[in-house]
Amino acid sequence: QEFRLQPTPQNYTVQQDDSISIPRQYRLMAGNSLNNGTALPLLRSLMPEEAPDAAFRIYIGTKGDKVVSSYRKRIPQKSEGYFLKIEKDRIIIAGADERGTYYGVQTLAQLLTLDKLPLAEVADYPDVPYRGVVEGFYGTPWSQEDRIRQLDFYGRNKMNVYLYGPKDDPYHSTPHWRKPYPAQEAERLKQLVDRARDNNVIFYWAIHPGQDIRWNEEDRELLLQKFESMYQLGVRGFAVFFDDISGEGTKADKQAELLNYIDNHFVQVKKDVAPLVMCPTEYNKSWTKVEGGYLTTLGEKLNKDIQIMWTGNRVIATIDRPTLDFINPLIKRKAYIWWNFPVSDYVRDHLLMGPVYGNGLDIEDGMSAFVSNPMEHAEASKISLYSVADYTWNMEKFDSDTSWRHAIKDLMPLHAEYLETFAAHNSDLGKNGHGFRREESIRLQPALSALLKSYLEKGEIDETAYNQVDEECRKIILSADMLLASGNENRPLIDEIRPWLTQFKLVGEYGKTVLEMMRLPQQEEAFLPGHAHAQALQTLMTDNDARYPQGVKSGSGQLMPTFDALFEASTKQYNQRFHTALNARAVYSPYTLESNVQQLALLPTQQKGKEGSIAPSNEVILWQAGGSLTLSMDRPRVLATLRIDLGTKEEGYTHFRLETSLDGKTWRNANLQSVWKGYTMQKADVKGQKVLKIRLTNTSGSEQKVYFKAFRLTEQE
Ligand SMILES: CC(=O)N[C@H]1c2[nH]c(C(=O)Nc3ccccc3)c[n+]2[C@H](CO)[C@@H](O)[C@@H]1O
Repeated sequence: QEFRLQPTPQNYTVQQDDSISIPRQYRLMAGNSLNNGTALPLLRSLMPEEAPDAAFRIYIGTKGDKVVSSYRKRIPQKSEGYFLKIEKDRIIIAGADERGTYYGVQTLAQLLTLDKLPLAEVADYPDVPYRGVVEGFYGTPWSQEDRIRQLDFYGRNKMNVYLYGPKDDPYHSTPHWRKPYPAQEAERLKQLVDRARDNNVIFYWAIHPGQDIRWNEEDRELLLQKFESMYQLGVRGFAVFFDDISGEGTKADKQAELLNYIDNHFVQVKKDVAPLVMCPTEYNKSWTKVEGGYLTTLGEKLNKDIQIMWTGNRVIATIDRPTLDFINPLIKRKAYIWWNFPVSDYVRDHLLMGPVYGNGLDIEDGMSAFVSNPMEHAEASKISLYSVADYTWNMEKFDSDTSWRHAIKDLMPLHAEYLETFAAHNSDLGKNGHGFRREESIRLQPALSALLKSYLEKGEIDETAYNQVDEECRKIILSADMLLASGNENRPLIDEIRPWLTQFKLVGEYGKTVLEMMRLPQQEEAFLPGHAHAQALQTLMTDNDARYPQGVKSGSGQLMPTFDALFEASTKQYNQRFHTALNARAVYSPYTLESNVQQLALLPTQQKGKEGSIAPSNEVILWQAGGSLTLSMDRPRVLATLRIDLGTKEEGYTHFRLETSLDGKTWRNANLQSVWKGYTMQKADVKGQKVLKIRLTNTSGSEQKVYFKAFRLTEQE
């Protein structure tokens, strides 16, 4: 792949037929404005040979510095803008501000990887003011080493913010948000703050107090003391997250009062602290009722420099102009976008390694920030983060696929082709409670479809498609092995994705085995070993990692559904030809879900031993009047327990009717009662009942907003 600057500069011209050797020595002419910054240390780390009498010169400064005054008019008049020019006997790096100068040096760093320096001019600046990452996911927080590597990555990719807010850090959230960090953890955070500064990244520390905050002076002062303790560690950016809470903490006027107090008595007093950021409780459109006044209250009452986060039209959504046209007028400022991608804490058995796409390319003027909430797999997240950096710096020139391919090369240059094969087939999320999906196996889709269509409809093999799929299976197996054996090129990445690489190889072997089966359904003896091997591979793919109940998923969007369908079709052909009863079901689940409630219909069902369940949703379910959910069994089964949790107390369940049926025609009511007092889980009196179907209907006559937290049954032994 050809050389490209990352992120794509706004303006970049090169004299095609000329270049210079990288100067071994140079005389540095630096402006005083850089004395306490990070641009000069970075330059010196790249070009260590300063020599006062050297002929070659480097002029570096910001627009007020005399050393670059003759280039002042070339500096883009934009925050973090810079002008970089490489001439035969000099290099000029002139920034609109210190961070802009630093970015000019980062661009020079990329050019220095070439054999010779091009005679180039770069006039560059970012589209979106704040660009970066919010470590805001549920699950295992990143390690110290993860975060150090991330901060260096942000510096190289011109991302300027990192918000620390891992949901499972007890000192970020309930129960210990009021307490200072223990000394060892405080020291680690200080190291991160220092590393962030080295990379010209604003380190925001976020607090998540809403689940148990009391709106009184004591908690307000405890929160400020916590912020002060973080300030003493060097933190110069602060955020308050009110997402995913219930009860008292959700009140907009109280939230606004607290945040304004923090702004007036802490942020404005300190003078060297970035604008305060908050995540509202109603942080996406599907959860907000404008007439309820929550967002307008924040928009009217919050100090104007306080930033308000927004995830889009849903919890997980791409961002476009209508998204911003909805929220910005309500909050009376440009939204600070919290983009929930590539976060995978709600589909932890999947990796999201595909391209960043779907966000508007014309919305740079409608947001104050765009920060990505990543996976708990820090290195694997870099594929998306590289493209988020590219997208937010220069939206107009963003090309999703080009950026994705370069992101992969940046992550593993020596194994890029193998990592690209892996990433191409590990991008979709599978069915999930947010209904958010991604394209997968894009280049192979036509061959997969042609192969399946020809075989299912005519019992014939489309040889061209067959050979393409067979060749891809070979590449899959090879890529998995090459990446597993890739040594130290990017060991942290391989350590993160190893379960999926192992699974990926099995997917490739399964595909080859099924392809061979397709040739044999007319050969009575020869078919059987292939069928047995395919079943063995199915077993290995289902139960492959204790951390994931149904095993990690790979190729779940296109490859596995196609291979499973071909397995079933060839086995059915064999059974018909030889009057046998070989198992033709590739993916066996005794439970199927049907629902006319749009957010429920997508939920997957799961079986583990005697327990059956519908996966919980991460969304607030808008359950329309008369809407119902039906769980059907493959045969009548005797129930031991049935537990349901809609996140509502007793009275909420009076809006619903629970029924069971043995034939799908006649139904009988089942009563619900609390499992534990004060909790929202309910149990049904179905013990010993033989049922074929279970149905839950909203009989209240109006829409009900509920949380679909659990729907679990167990069968009698
Ligand atoms: C602002 C935000 O997205 N907050 C959290 C969040 N919240 C949700 C919800 O769906 N929350 C929810 C759903 C139903 C009922 C209450 C809360 C998803 N996410 C993200 C993705 O899982 C998660 O990483 C994040 O920490």
